Amino acid sequence: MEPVINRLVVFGVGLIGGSLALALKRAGACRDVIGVFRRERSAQEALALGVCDCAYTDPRDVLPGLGKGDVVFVSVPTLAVAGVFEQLRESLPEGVTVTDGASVKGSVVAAAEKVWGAVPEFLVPGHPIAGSERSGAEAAKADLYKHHRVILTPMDSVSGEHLARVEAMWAAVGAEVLTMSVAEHDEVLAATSHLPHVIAYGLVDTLAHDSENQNIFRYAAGGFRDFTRIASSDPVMWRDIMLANGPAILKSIDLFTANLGELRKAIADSDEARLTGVFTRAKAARDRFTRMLARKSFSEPLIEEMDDMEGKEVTFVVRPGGTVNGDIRVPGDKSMSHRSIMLGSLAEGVTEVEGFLEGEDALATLQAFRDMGVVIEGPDKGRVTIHGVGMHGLKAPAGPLYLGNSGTSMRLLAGLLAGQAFSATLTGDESLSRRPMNRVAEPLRQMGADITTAEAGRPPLQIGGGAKLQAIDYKLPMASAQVKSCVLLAGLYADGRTYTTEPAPTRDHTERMLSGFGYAVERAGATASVNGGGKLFATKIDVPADISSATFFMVAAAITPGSDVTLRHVGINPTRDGVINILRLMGADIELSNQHEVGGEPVADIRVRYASLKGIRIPEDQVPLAIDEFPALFIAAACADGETILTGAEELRVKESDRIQAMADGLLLLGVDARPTPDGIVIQGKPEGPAFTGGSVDSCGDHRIAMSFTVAGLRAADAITIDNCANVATSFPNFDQLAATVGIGLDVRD
Ligand SMILES: O=C(O)C1=C[C@@H](OP(=O)(O)O)[C@@H](O)[C@H](O)C1
Ligand SMILES: C=C(OP(=O)(O)O)C(=O)O
Repeated sequence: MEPVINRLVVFGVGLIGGSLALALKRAGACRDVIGVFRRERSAQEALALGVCDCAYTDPRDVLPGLGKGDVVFVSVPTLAVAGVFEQLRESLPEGVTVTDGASVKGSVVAAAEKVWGAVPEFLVPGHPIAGSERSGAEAAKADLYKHHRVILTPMDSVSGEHLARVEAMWAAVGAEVLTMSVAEHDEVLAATSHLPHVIAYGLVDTLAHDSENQNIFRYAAGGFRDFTRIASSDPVMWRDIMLANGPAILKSIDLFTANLGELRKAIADSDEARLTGVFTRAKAARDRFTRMLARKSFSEPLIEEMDDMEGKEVTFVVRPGGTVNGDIRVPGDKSMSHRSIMLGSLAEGVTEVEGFLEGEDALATLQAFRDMGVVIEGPDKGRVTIHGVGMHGLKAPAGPLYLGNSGTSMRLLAGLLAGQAFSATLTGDESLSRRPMNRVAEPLRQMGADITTAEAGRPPLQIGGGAKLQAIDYKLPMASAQVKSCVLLAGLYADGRTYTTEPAPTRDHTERMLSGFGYAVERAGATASVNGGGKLFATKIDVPADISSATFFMVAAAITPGSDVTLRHVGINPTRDGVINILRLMGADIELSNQHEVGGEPVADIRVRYASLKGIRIPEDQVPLAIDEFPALFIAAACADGETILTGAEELRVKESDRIQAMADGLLLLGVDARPTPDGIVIQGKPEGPAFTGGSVDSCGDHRIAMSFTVAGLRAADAITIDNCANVATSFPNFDQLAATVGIGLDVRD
């Protein structure tokens, strides 16, 4: 690498300064490293360790010789920074850049103002978020900053040239540079770093001084060791941090003390529910954090950036050919998983769920209810225990409810929240933020709800609390189970009887599950109705495997000669079985066995063997019954003899992506004659040999598009690469493993 700075002068060659020196030298990013020490012995040690090229104990021997392009890095304990600044004021020539590594920025800025009268244009306060409980030059490591964050808190007075130099220096050692205000930095660090140190030091000190606990260290096991590691950090450094960031740390301590007091009370009162609540919420938060750390190895991500960190790139690469054989169970039904959390939370008593889908969409619903104070244990291998709070027991969430990619969560929650005493805001990811919400906002407003959307009816949704809802008789303008469910759920809180009438049958899990929770739902033809003001009673729910996820393997076997696959315990509710009907019309060999009911929902094992398919005109009455299955059905159509025509499916254009366009684009790229129409598509199939060329397609971040093109690989001439596949985890977290199990040659690259 070309040097990005000239000389580096380090005041305080310990872990932080020494590691920067080693890293810059290793990267060839600076010319020389000069160490400035207080004691001759430390200088000799650092030279012997090779951390610096030359060492001085009197800064006046170094500073006057510096010039433009040189950087002074001050990494002495926080409260010693002012002393170093005094020395700099004496003899620092113009053009030299100064930065620091202190954990508190307010005190650094105050020191600069005291010494220079104002923060000088060459000073760029900074803080590398890296370290360890070890200290001193001997602990320095050249890779300490790789993939770590460095926060810079430049003031308005800073010169662009000095700021750019410091940014380039940190980038050269592999760090990610962020900027924020001094106050924000000090508050965030008080909570995420300074408070944990207070607690660790305090705990060890308490135990060490307690004579009854003399033996504690002898018997202390992993938990104690993990928790107190940071109490071995440099005491002087941490004393200074406490003194320098007092007010922000006190705020964090007070918050924690109040929480600890509540925990104490819960233990004193043997308050099982409260303890379970705190521990399950904390475990969920920590597990989420651990997953994020595993994906991107930053050591201390800032809370507000966690969501960005989830936006990782995943690419599927599918080897061409293969056959599909096996006997598998796909994960739980997404629609039912959402509803089990919603109704279980509002029920009286404890609801036990089995087969819950541990995909991100259903987890978003689960988290939203945790955020509204519901104690939910799990999920653990599909088991979830929900401690219902009753129809009026939800609490106002502390902030917006983030629903990720999940349209079902947002639309159903809008209905439920419209009748609550508190206000709430519903937000989602980029895809969800583009999806239409007027379809729920309008009927809810007719009921008297106070709902605001962003422009053109897009999320976020703001739902005002305390509205008095009136029952309505709502004729749905489109076949949508989400809209129907939203209105019915609001109807639970409305005065009178709420009716919904749908233009075509859509999934009826809400109606079935409400009945399962003891809430009377009347159904007459296309109309369903509920009376407001009733109660839900906890129950047991067995969520069957999701037919929408099973679809990918049904299509895979149907299009690939030599295939024979069995899918166990799949929900075959007649409002969801369009995919079976459509594939059978195309000539697929599908056998259902072991048909029975679980918790009011029909299930069966589904066996699919290869049989040659023919193109069909898809009956419009099947469209809502197979709405999520069309991307996969288009793959089947591309392998069928003749033309397949879909009409009446304009709803596909407002899913996680415009599924007509996204599929048509991908099919065309893979050599298929596919013509999108406003409400459907026309596909010419190739029944023999490869039906697809190889190539690279974009899933547009839509899970169902990603999985559909994966299946296409079975009949492709060459490898298919599919970009933007991270969202497969929203509905089918172990898709890649099951695909491999049955014989699909899928490689996942992230
Ligand atoms: O109610 C539900 O659980 C769902 C309804 C459907 O959406 P629409 O109601 O928008 O058709 C479907 O696409 C979605 O995956 C789940
Ligand atoms: C449309 C879907 O889900 P949602 O509307 O809940 O985002 C889907 O899973 O295909």
